[in-house]
Amino acid sequence: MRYAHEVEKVRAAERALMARLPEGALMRRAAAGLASVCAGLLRSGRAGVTGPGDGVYGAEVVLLVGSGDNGGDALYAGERLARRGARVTAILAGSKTHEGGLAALRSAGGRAVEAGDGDRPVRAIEAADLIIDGMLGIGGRGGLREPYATLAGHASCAIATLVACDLPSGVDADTGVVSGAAVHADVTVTFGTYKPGLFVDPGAEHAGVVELVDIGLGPYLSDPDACLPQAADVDLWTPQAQRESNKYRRGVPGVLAGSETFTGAAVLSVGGAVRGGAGMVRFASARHSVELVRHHWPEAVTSVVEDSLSGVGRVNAWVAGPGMGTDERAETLLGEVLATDLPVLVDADGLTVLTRRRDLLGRSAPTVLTPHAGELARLLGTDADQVEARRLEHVRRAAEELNATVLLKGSTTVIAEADRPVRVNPTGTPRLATAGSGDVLSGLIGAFLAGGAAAIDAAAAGAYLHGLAGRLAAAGPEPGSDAEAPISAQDVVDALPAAFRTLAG
Ligand SMILES: NC(=O)C1=CN([C@@H]2O[C@H](COP(=O)(O)OP(=O)(O)OC[C@H]3O[C@@H](n4cnc5c(N)ncnc54)[C@H](OP(=O)(O)O)[C@@H]3O)[C@@H](O)[C@H]2O)[C@@H](O)CC1
Ligand SMILES: Nc1ncnc2c1ncn2[C@@H]1O[C@H](COP(=O)(O)OP(=O)(O)O)[C@@H](O)[C@H]1O
Ligand SMILES: [K+]
Repeated sequence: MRYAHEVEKVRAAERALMARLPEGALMRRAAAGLASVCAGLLRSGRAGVTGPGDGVYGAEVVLLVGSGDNGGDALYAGERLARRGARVTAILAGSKTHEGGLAALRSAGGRAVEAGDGDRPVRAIEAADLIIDGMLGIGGRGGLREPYATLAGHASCAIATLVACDLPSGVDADTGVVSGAAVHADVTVTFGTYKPGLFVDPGAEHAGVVELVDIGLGPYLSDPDACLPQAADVDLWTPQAQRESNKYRRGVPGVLAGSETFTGAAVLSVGGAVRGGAGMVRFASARHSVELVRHHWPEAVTSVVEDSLSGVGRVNAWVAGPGMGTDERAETLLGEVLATDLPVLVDADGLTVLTRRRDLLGRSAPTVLTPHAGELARLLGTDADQVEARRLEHVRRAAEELNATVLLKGSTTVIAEADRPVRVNPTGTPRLATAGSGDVLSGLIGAFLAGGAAAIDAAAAGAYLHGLAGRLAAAGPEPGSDAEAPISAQDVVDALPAAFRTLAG
């Protein structure tokens, strides 16, 4: 797991640690880590001069320097690279400049130009092998002001490798929100702990590859605000088939989905549950959906239901909602499911029903809601643009207000439960934005709930494997190829076994 802390907690930890260290020691640690990553990039030939030598000697390095300590870090890192023979130019963009850092750079042979000094800054950026963005770090607020915005644009278009110091300038550290121009980095070197904005789009997408430099903050940091699960975590959360397993012990999800009119969602949701490792899947729906599910998934045990689930048989968890309609019948059946003391996942039409029947969520068993931005907006009485713009804030609010584990789908899937750090899904691809792929996710999480996983673990594992399956389906079987193809929701179902197999590796 990777853990992230909001700015306030980083500042508190920094104060506690600084009280024990000589003046400037923390900045020098950060700068040393930053310089070391940059030297590695230059050495590997990913940036700058190739051929004999260490890649640093003779490399053109440009520093974009803001008025705060982020600029200080960049200047001290520039000093280190200059001492190893790099030609370092600092572009001073702030209303003031970190004096110690600038003096150190100059003493190592580096030079400085003002951001407003004609076309010199642009020429330096165009000639650079590597650029360090030291304009704004955790002190950044709102959209980038000038000249930062223009410099961010030039640097992001340059051929040089662009390394962000702590955070890409223009990305909000706590939320990942970008308002206007922002640095689009290849690599971000972040200090002490990850920041939530590096996990969540659009911030995550601006950060590129993120490297964490340990500066000793660890013991002083309080609880994390967000975390990014890794394969090993997902492997722990997914129920394993044991030697003594049988189909009932592995967990039986019940899927209440589809209707006379809508059948596809039911087939896909059952597909997610079957491929998610359920011992057996029970499926309850209207006759037409039942016929189709039997045809596609003969493994499922099906029941035609009208207005009661009494004949369905025992299940360990329910998935309710995809394609089930929003009429009175749907409301009655959803009410019956939520009245049980079993874990229940509600998706799609089920969420629409909940917008008028919030009272159904007054239960003590685990509930998982899997809305996209539009569905969450309706549940919270706001609009989808607001949710999209501030995903972390809204998913946290939903978890508090709706008494549920809430998984908000979209460009970065985020999962919240009251009093816990938000889990951010690191896998996924925009190619998953295809009709029915959300239905697959609902069945997959339902299989994990039925297998006994805690609600937040089931949701995080489901999002991870679903995202990975989407990527694998889009990439196809050619190893190492960057080529991708559009995918259907059924392709995601079919790629789930391959996604599970990566967990063991
Ligand atoms: N914490 C730690 O553990 C460690 C922290 N370290 C480093 O310190 C960094 C934080 O430094 P920091 O506090 O000086 O803030 P920083 O990001 O440089 O910017 C502040 C300046 O930006 C300005 N400004 C704000 N918004 C703006 C905008 N939109 N557009 C334009 N300008 C804007 C604002 O000006 P104002 O609005 O006040 O006029 C203010 O003057 C941190 O990210 C890390 O790199 C490491 O050295 C060691 C360990
Ligand atoms: N831009 C995107 N990047 C990555 N994943 C996305 C993006 N847009 C949507 N998704 C994913 O695609 C799936 C779509 O689900 P959903 O909105 O419920 O559609 P449907 O109801 O048609 O299945 C979700 O898993 C969501 O996270
Ligand atoms: K920065």
